[in-house]
Amino acid sequence: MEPLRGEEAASRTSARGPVVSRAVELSSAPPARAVLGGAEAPRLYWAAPAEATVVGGGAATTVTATGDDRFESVRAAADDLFATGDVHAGTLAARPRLFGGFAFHDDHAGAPPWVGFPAAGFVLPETQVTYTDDAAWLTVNAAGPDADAETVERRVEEERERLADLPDPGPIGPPPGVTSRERTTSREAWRESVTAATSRIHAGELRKVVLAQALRTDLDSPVSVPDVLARLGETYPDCYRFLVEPTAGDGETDTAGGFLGATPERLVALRGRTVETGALAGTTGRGDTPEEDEWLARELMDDEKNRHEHELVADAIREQLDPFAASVAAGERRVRRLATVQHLETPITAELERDEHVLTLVKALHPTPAVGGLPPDRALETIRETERFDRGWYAAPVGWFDAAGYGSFAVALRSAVVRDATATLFAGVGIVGDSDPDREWDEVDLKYRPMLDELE
Ligand SMILES: C=C(O[C@@H]1C=C(C(=O)O)C=C[C@H]1O)C(=O)O
Repeated sequence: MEPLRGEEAASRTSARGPVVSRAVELSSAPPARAVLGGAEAPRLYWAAPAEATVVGGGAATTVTATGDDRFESVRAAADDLFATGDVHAGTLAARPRLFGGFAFHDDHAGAPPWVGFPAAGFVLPETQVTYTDDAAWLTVNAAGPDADAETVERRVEEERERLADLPDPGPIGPPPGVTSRERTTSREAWRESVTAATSRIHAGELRKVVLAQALRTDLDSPVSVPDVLARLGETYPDCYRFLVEPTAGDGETDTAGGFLGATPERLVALRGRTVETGALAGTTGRGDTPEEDEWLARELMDDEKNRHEHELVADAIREQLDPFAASVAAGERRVRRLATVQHLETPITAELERDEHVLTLVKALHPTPAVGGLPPDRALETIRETERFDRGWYAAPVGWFDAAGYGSFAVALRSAVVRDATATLFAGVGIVGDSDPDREWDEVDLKYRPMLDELE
């Protein structure tokens, strides 16, 4: 992907079709960690609850866009790309898909560590290995006027052989170790920001705002991304685990670094006219014993502040879906227990009135008040005035979509940008009227844990 800067006029690169794509079922499933380890840049990884896992390598083509219309621009470019095609997938899961994401803010500047990350960037992988419940598939994609079926079919055979001969990656290595760390926000500055936000809330200017921090770390050695993702899969099997690696420049294989994480939060999934989303907001820790865990979970369910924080999110999501939906249904509020935290969660489903592209829903929902706030414009203004670092793609939509406009997007939380022997982690908390700065500080620390545990 080209490095696009915020100051450039809104633009898009129109990836050129046609797409030529062939898929074959593999006789045995190569370990995802080995496939990722041997993949060409830009690499990608996507593993989500009740979805096929995908490992990608190389870029058959990329789609990038800037500005507040970046969602529509990506969709238009993808529609052009997929308009003509010669696609033989064999199964739904092995169809060619565009993987990538968006910057949180409309005016994404791409400040470090986000240099090379466009405001919107998607990759059609050259090779895509898809793991369904009972099979593994290899898809090879090519795009552009020179793409031809014969070459793609030859590449399928070459890749099939390469995958069959992949070396055993051996045991997962230990985390690299952290040599230094630097928070973007001091405790003093945090207290001031949270107090300023709660004052605005009491004054009636704001109802909720999500404030975040970044943590820059130097490591003993570069991160092994395949190892990190493998371990995150063991610790957070119910979370969305992702890796995206925008390339630093056209035709270059060097990437701008990798953005990866294990987020519990689904933004939206669309298949046919069925939409799945949910509210995830309100947080407490884990106990040392099952009894303590239960006690914390009950306290979270009953706590006035957390319930209020959560209900604002659930109500807003229902309202944001309403214009598109023939029906919207919210499930029972429940506690979602993860290895490091517990959250309040309300599953929400909808049936659409007419066919929609998943990116239309992504635009309508992003940012939910779980990562932005209410009212949305004032919350975003408060975030911009308060935060002293670039959110980049943190807390923004990351995921995939296909030619039919079906897709799945998560909210990129519990995440970090890694490059060489550095990692920058991000975490935020919802601030409402009775938020206490020190408790919120501790919650930020809890939300660093999934990534920090992989580094130190
Ligand atoms: C903003 C983050 O998490 C979000 C905020 C939550 C909260 O304030 O309780 C809970 C889950 C997420 O919606 C993060 O992990 O960085």
